[in-house]
Amino acid sequence: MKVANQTTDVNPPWENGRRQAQPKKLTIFICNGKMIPLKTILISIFSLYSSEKGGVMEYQLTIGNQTRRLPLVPINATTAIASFVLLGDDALTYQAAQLLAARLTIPFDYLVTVESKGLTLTHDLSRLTNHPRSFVIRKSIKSYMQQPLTTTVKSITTAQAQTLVLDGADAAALQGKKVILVDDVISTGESLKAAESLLQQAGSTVVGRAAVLAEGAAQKRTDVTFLAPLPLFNLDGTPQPA
Ligand SMILES: Nc1ncnc2[nH]cnc12
Repeated sequence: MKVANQTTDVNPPWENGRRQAQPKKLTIFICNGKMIPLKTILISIFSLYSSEKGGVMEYQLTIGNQTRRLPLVPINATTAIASFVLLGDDALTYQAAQLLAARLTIPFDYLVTVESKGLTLTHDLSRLTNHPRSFVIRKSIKSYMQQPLTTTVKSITTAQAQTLVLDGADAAALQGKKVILVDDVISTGESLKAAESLLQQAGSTVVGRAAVLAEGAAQKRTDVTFLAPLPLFNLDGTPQPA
């Protein structure tokens, strides 16, 4: 959202040659070229947080034998996401890994993930599919890395572009290998695309992509193995069409 905050006169101060009531001041935000009054944004955010029961609006998600209520969280002036945090939720992570393991029937050498929310899922999935190790694409260059490969990416939940880094030693180990990319949620697909470009530079072949959830338009992807679709939401809590 390009946020330009400005104050606009709703009524001209003079009409028909006589003084009108004091002009109303209206604070507006400009988002994708559209003017959105601050009042509209505040009402939308208020309605999002004050459901009939007075609680936060939620989306109920079931993965196998695990059910969770995900809070809806606005990410810009028009859209909210159902916040899905796998880290620390070991029961859901293990259940998702079991279900994904059963669906990854294609042979592969290693699983690769981008830190951080897919880390524990990748660990469980790697163990369940009898792989001795997995690889993690990092979000910053570490001092111990040798000749790291880097690229940049912007995701749905981050304001700034992020750096993705594959340690040179890991790149050497991945050369000529078949890999499956793993993440918690595939959304815009930008971080998947950036990870794939790093793996291509490393000389490995991406033979599959796996995630717990495919969000928004990603629900339509046929190249990703996922367990459930996840809608994006309007600020009033209604789901957006995929
Ligand atoms: N719904 C979501 N919850 C948490 N992280 C996300 N990243 C992209 N979509 C997400």
